[in-house]
Amino acid sequence: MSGSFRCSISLSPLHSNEFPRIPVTKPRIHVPVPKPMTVALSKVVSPLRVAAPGVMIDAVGLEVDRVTEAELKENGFRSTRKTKIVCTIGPRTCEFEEIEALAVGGMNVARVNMCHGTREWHRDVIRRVRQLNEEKGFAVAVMMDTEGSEIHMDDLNDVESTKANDGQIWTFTVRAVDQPSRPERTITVNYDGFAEDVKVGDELLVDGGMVTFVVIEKIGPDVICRCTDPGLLLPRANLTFWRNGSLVRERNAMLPTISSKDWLDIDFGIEEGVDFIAVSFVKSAEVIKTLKSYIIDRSPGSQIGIIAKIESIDSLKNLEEIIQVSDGTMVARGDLGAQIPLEQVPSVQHEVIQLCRQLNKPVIVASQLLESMIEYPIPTRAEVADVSEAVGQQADALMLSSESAMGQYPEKALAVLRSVSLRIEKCRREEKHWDVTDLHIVSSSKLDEISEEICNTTSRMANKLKADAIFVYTKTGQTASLLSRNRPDCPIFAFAPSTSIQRCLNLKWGLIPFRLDFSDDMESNLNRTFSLLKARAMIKSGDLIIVVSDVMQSIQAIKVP
Ligand SMILES: Nc1ncnc2c1ncn2[C@@H]1O[C@H](COP(=O)(O)OP(=O)(O)O)[C@@H](O)[C@H]1O
Ligand SMILES: C=C(OP(=O)(O)O)C(=O)O
Ligand SMILES: [K+]
Ligand SMILES: [Mg+2]
Repeated sequence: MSGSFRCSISLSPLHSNEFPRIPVTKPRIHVPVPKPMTVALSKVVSPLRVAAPGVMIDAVGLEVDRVTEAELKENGFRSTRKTKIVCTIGPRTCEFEEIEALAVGGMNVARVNMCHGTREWHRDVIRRVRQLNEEKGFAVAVMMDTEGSEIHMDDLNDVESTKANDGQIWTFTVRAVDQPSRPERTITVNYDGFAEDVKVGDELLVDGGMVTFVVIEKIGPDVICRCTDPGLLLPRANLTFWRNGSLVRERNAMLPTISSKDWLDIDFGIEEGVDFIAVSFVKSAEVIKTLKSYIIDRSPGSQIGIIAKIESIDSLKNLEEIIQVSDGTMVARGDLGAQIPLEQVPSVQHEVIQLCRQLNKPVIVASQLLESMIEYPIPTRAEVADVSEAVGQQADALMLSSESAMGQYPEKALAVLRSVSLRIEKCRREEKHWDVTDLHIVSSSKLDEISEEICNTTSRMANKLKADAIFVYTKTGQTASLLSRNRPDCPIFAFAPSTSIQRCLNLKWGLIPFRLDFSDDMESNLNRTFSLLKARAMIKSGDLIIVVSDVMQSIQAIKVP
């Protein structure tokens, strides 16, 4: 990059009835040509011009999630929830009305877990979410979560659970046992090398220790175990084995992160047009890079975001690299807690959240947030404290697993996440935690660096001026993301040209994504947006809005006329 940047700050007069000055040239930020930058500040803007004859200004030109719209009107800008919510869809929530109830309750992303169910089942769910979006005006994104090469039990003939008692002898086998003629207390294991990898004396942990066995004998493909910690065995429960207090990582640790079944599921996800693919048991950045080039190859121009799940002990030494190449990260505390000592899980969560914020990637905190609500209508106090902690750490999103997939109270669990988020976000705003000074520059080019600084400044300005909202016109979502990274006090209205970018932005903290066709003419974009939003009572005269765009590098402060 050569040449220097000229930065002119033009301060419009207080009562100017001119629209803030907008540079006539409208270069896009990625064009590597030095250009003057205008920061136009104006407190008062003239009444909007009437649209040219024949130009339709109605609500159809602007699409926003119906629930967010209602929330904005009800609670006002500042009380709009910033923390996003991912809900796992399972047998308890797979019907259209059930998914709709979750969407109404504030679900931003619907997750399907390819560990369970058939592809047909998942296809129906994904299509129902799409239908809901189209027919009822939601913008719920879909996340497909891969099974990964974890070792797990079979589906227990589809019974909900089975009890293993203290001292009981169970057989774990790699034989394909015919379901009806299966001997009692026999479990099939999905990993062929299982019987060879385990040794007599190893501890076998089901779901990270919900039930524990000790291996007492090996007979060919059968591993005979005695139950030492009794409990409930759930279908397809995860298995880890431990020797002398350490996780055994023999050939089982060499299994590919993306199995052959996962590749078929990924093809399925691409065909169904999911918004995110979450990759289980990521160990290094390589697998994410491979998957990304595979997707670009199969579906050029695809917007699918790749979420790296941090749940393997091996991922911890490569965290920064993994986060850097992914489009987002999930702290998958369930399996993570089965691979590292439980008391280390909170510090990994904290570290991942911090790193993601630095590297400008969204982060989801997942698993057991409200585990007791699978059975009970209210959470434990400890669960509320855990959710509060994740919200206080300003994670982008919280996730429900069993609570929404198969629990008794999916909507109540969602309501708890919503109310705790609102409460903690309010506390943080009141405590004035806000500071961007510790955020590193993430951009690799000078022009991107300028966008980044503009976003940092915008957020600081919005907080200082107590702006009602930040507006961002974003073609790729990048500028919106850089604003979200600053975690400003006011909501960020992100206008994106496609519904797929709109849905992807739905995972990011504080962003209220709209779909809007906008041009390179910022004046007309603003005129149109104000009219459309006012017509829907989503903004009102006198609201202070700070406007940025990736169409051109400028910041404007505008009072809605
Ligand atoms: N598609 C599905 N079909 C049947 N059961 C499911 C499905 N998705 C989720 N579940 C149930 O919900 C539970 C929680 O989901 P999740 O946390 O995603 O999986 P896991 O427990 O395997 O980590 C699962 O253990 C399973 O019992
Ligand atoms: C979210 C997780 O992954 P899954 O539910 O697919 O096991 C987890 O392990 O916490
Ligand atoms: K999974
Ligand atoms: Mg997991």
